[in-house]
Amino acid sequence: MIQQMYPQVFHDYQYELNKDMHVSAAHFIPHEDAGTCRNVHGHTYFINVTIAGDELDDSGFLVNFKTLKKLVHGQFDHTVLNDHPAFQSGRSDDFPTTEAVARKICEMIQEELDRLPGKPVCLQVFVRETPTSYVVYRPKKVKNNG
Ligand SMILES: Nc1nc2c(c(=O)[nH]1)N=C([C@H](O)[C@H](O)COP(=O)(O)OP(=O)(O)OP(=O)(O)O)CN2
Ligand SMILES: [Zn+2]
Repeated sequence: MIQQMYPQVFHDYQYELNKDMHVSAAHFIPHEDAGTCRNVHGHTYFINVTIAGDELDDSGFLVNFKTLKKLVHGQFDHTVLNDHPAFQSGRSDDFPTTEAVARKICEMIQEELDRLPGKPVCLQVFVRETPTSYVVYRPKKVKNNG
């Protein structure tokens, strides 16, 4: 069981769901400034995603916990992150850093949530790469000019 305190996101939604996952994966950062992280090495990433919304689906779910696990664990566990198309643009903000891993997870999840009738939103993705290093990613709010 993963037990960890996560930073809180303030919002007005009625429901907030959190899913913890862990992913074992290898990566390297292809830049000279990354030092030893330029070499392929592995981590067990501890990931927490925060989803919120006001409407539940016909099952009474905001989004099925299993859908979230399949999306994240299913794609990245026991892989080399650099091999994943999401990290192959060659741009530095797409190198598989903790920052980019958190952002990509948020974007992938939001793409899935956009297909749901209740339109839940991914508010926060927490990624712990090592016992002493983690990143929290929160997408900017989409401005509604309508
Ligand atoms: N801002 C970032 N800095 C670093 C990243 C990153 O993704 N974003 N990644 C790395 C390495 O990949 C490394 O795996 C993690 O580095 P670090 O926290 O320094 O790991 P240590 O276990 O050596 O940490 P100690 O606290 O010194 O034991 C590097 N930087
Ligand atoms: Zn690393």
